[in-house]
Amino acid sequence: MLPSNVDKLLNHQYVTNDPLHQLFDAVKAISVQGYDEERRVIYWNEGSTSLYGYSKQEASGKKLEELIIPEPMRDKVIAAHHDWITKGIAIPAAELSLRHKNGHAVAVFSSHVMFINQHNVKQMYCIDIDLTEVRQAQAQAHFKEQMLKTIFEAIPDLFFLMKPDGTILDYHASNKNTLYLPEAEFIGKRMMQVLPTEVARKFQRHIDIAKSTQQKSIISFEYELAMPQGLAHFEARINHIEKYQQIMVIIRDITEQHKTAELIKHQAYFDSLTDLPNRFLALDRLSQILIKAERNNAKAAVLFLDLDDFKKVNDSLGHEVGDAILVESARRLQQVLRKEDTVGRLGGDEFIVLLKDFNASEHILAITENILNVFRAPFNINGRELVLTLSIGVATYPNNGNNASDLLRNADTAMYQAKTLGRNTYSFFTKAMNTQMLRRFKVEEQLHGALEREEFTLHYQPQIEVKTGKIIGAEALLRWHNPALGQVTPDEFIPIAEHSGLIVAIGKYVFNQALSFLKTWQSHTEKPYTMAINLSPRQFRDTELLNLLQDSLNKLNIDAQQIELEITEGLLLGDQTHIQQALQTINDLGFTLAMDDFGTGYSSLNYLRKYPFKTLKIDRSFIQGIALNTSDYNLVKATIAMSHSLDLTVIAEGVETQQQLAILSKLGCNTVQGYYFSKPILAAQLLELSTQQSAE
Ligand SMILES: Nc1nc2c(ncn2[C@@H]2O[C@H](COP(=O)(O)O[C@H]3[C@@H](O)[C@H](n4cnc5c(=O)[nH]c(N)nc54)O[C@@H]3COP(=O)(O)O)[C@@H](O)[C@H]2O)c(=O)[nH]1
Repeated sequence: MLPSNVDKLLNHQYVTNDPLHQLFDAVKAISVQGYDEERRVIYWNEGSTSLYGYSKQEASGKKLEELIIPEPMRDKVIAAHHDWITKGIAIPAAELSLRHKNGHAVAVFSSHVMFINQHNVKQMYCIDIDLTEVRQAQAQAHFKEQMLKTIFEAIPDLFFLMKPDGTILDYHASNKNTLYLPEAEFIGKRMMQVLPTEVARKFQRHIDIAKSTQQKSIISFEYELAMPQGLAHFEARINHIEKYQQIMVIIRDITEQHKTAELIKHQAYFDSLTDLPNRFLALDRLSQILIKAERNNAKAAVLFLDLDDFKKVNDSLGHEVGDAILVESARRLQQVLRKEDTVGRLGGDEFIVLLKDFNASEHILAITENILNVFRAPFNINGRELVLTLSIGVATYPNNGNNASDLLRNADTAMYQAKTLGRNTYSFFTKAMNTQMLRRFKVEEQLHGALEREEFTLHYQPQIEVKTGKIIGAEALLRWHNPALGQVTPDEFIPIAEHSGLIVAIGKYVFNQALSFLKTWQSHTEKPYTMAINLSPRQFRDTELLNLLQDSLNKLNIDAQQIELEITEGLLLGDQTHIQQALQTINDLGFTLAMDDFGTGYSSLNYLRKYPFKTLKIDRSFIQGIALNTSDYNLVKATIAMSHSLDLTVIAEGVETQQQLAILSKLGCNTVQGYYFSKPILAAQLLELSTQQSAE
């Protein structure tokens, strides 16, 4: 049942707009409310119920301000309505925040009309459109705008909005310094007007592709621009915003990535120490040169360069000095060559030079001579003057090979030949060298596993005391018989074993064998014989060497003084600390240190003074000459006198004649060894020989 006053109001004499009400009743999405002069509800359609929550019955007769006007607005609304009724001042349409039955705010766009009915009574109609969704959409749009703004500010990329013809409409740049031009100069302009022609063309080409492509994929490309801070590299990504016929271009500064990529590429192709092309690039260039040479019927040459004694310098003076020498060598090589020639570093102390378009071998000769010449000047490293020469091997196209690897191998072979010719020289590849190189490969191949196959034996050469003519010791000398190669001399296989590192294991074998024979020899004869053993420089790089020496002593109970360790001067070059320490430890353990081959190297008295040597061994090349020429005689005489003044025992090797022995005896030489007494012999033979001698 409706309350009687409501019923009365709904049938009120004011309600005369029936046709209009029928229309409003049909419109459910819009709220239409009618009010009398006292602002009491006289009409309330379904749209009002759904917008404000009051049913028609609940609303009818209630005052506008009691229903949907929030408290703070009430007086204003009442006053405005009053003004309209009394003074005819219309209430303008406005966006308002009104109130739902539940109390929550309702956003509406409210329009108002005033009717005067046939009874001359004023009726106000309010037509309210729900703005909730509009507000939500606005809030959403605002949020998205803020989000985009934040993203644009956070991303260093540039965003350009363009027309398909390349006219720049808008942009976003978090850092305006990244812009090629100030904003005023490009907005509204076409790219052709603001960018360098080449770059603008590139843009337009890719925009056209983006427009024409069926797929929605992003088109990207790279370009570069001269910026005030230098050449910059960019990546542009183009996206076609089809619906709006616009193009979005996102530009990223990739200068740093570009630099990194360039650096990585450089590191892959260039040597990090000297900045020369590395092996990979140099061989690639050689292949290119050969392709062209074949096409043009031209010649080419490969020069294989290796610094003489670099390993010694590196090991003795340290890697910093070695590096400085390599850098300076690279500089000198570049300085002496033409721009069109390539110089590269193959690794270690090996360099390569590629020559093209030359007419005659004289041209190569001139270049090799220039290279050797430029190395004559001493290297000044950390205030120290060092003379370093090099050996050069030459192989030419087409005579010595028609591909990069053959030419490189043959130039390497020729370089080895230059080394054997005495270093600091060059050598052109010949077929005979090839044979030598093949032999070297074969020897190295067979050396691997020779120990395990028990192909080595030790021979011992007796050492004789000059004063008594009696055997006082022996030198252990290695012999190698290989089934494929036959007898191979130590002069041939020791350097190869050194080079390949196999000498470490072989040296251990020699040491163990020699010591165990010495033990047998001493116990059979009950004589304090000594044993001389050769130690090569590579063995000193083996951290196990000192342990090996110590363990052998402990195991065999031999007096260390009876073991003479022979080293050559090369080991001492440069006063390397770890060599110094090793020699000192060897001395502290009680071993006798002997300087071998004295006279053939630097013959430095300083080394004799500085290191704990007890014996000096004069090289056999001088002994051969003592009876023949005064210079050898004088040298041997001076060496013996000097050694004695330093308290060193002198041993002369390679004594082959009675005359040589007599001279050495006269000069006061302490010990001799040589074919005059005995060739190196097997252990059993030495045992027999010494037993015989003791019996005499
Ligand atoms: N690191 C090691 N080096 C070794 C070892 N065994 C040998 N070698 C070194 O090889 C080089 C050549 O040695 P080899 O062919 O054995 O020659 C030695 C003697 O046979 C030879 N000799 C001795 N007396 C005479 C002679 O009267 N005439 C003559 N023409 N030759 C003679 O001299 C070599 C002695 O060499 P060394 O005293 O060491 O200088 C040689 O350099 C050996 O050191 C090894 O186990 N480890």
